[in-house]
Amino acid sequence: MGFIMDGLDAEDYDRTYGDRELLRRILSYFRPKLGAMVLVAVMIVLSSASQAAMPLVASWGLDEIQNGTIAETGWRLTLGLLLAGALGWGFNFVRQWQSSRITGDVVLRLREDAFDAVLQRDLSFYDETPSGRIVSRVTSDTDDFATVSTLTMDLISQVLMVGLVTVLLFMRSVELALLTLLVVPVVVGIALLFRRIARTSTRRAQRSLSRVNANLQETMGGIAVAKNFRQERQVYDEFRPINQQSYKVTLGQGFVFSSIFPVLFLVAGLATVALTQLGGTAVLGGRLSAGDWYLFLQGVALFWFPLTSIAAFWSQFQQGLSASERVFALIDAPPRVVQSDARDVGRVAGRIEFERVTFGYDPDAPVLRDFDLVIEAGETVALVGHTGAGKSTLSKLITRFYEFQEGRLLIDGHDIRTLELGAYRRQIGAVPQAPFLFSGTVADNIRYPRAEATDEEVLAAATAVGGGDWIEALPHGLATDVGEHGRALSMGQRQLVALARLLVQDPAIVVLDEATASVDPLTEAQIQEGLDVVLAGRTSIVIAHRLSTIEHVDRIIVLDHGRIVEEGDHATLLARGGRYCEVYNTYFRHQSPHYRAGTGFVPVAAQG
Ligand SMILES: Nc1ncnc2c1ncn2[C@@H]1O[C@H](COP(=O)(O)OP(=O)(O)OP(=O)(O)O)[C@@H](O)[C@H]1O
Repeated sequence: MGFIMDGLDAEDYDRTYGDRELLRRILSYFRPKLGAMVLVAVMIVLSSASQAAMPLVASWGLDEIQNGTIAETGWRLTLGLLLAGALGWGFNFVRQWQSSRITGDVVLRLREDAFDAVLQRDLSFYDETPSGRIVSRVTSDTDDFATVSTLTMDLISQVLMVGLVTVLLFMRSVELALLTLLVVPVVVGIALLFRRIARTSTRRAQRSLSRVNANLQETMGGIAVAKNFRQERQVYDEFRPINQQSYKVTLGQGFVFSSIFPVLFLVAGLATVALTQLGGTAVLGGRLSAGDWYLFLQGVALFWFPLTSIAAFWSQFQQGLSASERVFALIDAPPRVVQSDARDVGRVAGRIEFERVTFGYDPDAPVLRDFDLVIEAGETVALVGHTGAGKSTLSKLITRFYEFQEGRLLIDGHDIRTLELGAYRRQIGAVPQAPFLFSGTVADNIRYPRAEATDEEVLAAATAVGGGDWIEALPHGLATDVGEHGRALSMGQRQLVALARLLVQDPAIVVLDEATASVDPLTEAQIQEGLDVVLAGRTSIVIAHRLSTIEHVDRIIVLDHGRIVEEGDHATLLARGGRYCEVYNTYFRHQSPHYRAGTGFVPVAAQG
């Protein structure tokens, strides 16, 4: 999971939280689990005590053997061991089970909050943030956060364990206890050294794996192009060294990880040798009982396991904290589109007025400057212009996906910033160039904007578009499965579904980005008929790519570098011989049924 984070550059909305603020946020997720957490704490104390009791009972047994009284107390010894073992197991089970539940519940809530935040973000957020990074925040970062809580509970129990054992050892023999404590700095030193090496090798492994992933993702994304140009061999040759590098780095990581425990065993072994020697001599000299001696030998083992994990714990703890910081930054990212009021103006008529609007994706580089435009209610307007002229930008402002910097945008005379956004957006039907269909049937997709639409309504909408002939061409009619992203349908069919979907929505304003992909003449005619039905009686802004559209709209607006350079209807503008004619010659001329290559140019008058 961590590999997604390594090399992850900070996003615009990332922020650094103060320790107290971060802790407050984290605790706010744990607060509802207070009861369960108290239970876990009690279980931790009890299970640590019963674990520490095991060697204690055993050492007492040894003393009994030494004293020759084992025959009388043997059954108590067995019972004591059994009881300590059973209780330890029981306490541990409750602890693990409860902590898994707490962690699971916290991650569930955190993920829900993160996903909710993702859905609330403006469209600009998605333009600026690669989707993979958003996904990693909602999935792997919340997981890392969970790891912190699990580790914290482990840490507490281990610290308790070490504390209990230390007290026991000192009660038996101060001299040997001090000797046992000598192991501590050695084990901690090795663990810290290991942590550093492990972190470097893990990071390398994660990065190499992310290279493999990136390469695979790109290959899959462009597989059609690669196959078209028969580049499979080259793609494979590019993949091999990347994969081999990952193999080598992962092997190195495996080596580092498998060497730590033998080294720690060696230290523990040496400590045991020293204790055996010194303790054995003490037992023989009568200064120490055999039971105490045994307890010390056990003490070493009980000591160094928790110590190693405590030392290794910190890097994961830090990782988890920064993961939680990233998740909170996602949740707290301030919205760009801000409404000053939430007026519900009912169904709008659809008059749109841009009043000296200035807007830039980057405020320092405006795309529109002091832009004025009025679109009357019910009017159909076509936006034309060269690529990058600002056509899509206008539609993004009308749909209120982006916040403009200056001026006013009025809908039926109301400032767009004062409208109740949900109610307003429901009245806008936006159709992108390549309509997106969700997995499911054609009917499901038509019903998408209004789940309660009846089968009859869905059928009526589908039939109204292009006379409904296209439904018969589908293998199972409206019940046809559209496949992932609508891949089982042709481009033309997807557009027809999108138009029928619009009819079910019944918006007051339609913002349509016409598809540039050419379809067969029959589908083209069906789409044109469908458009006539869908746009009738609504304010429509069409980013036009088809000749039949610009011939029929009420008004054509020619945009150039964010400015209106000409407007009027098709015939008037053609006759004028201005900027529209340039655009016409470039994009529309060849769509005429009478077109022959190199013909059909409209004369353009010299520009002043
Ligand atoms: N998300 C974005 N972030 C930054 N700049 C953008 C973004 N979208 C568009 N632009 C820039 O804004 C300007 C206008 O783009 P816009 O998409 O409105 O043009 P367009 O007329 O719709 O072009 P096309 O016909 O190619 O879609 C261009 O210079 C473009 O590079």
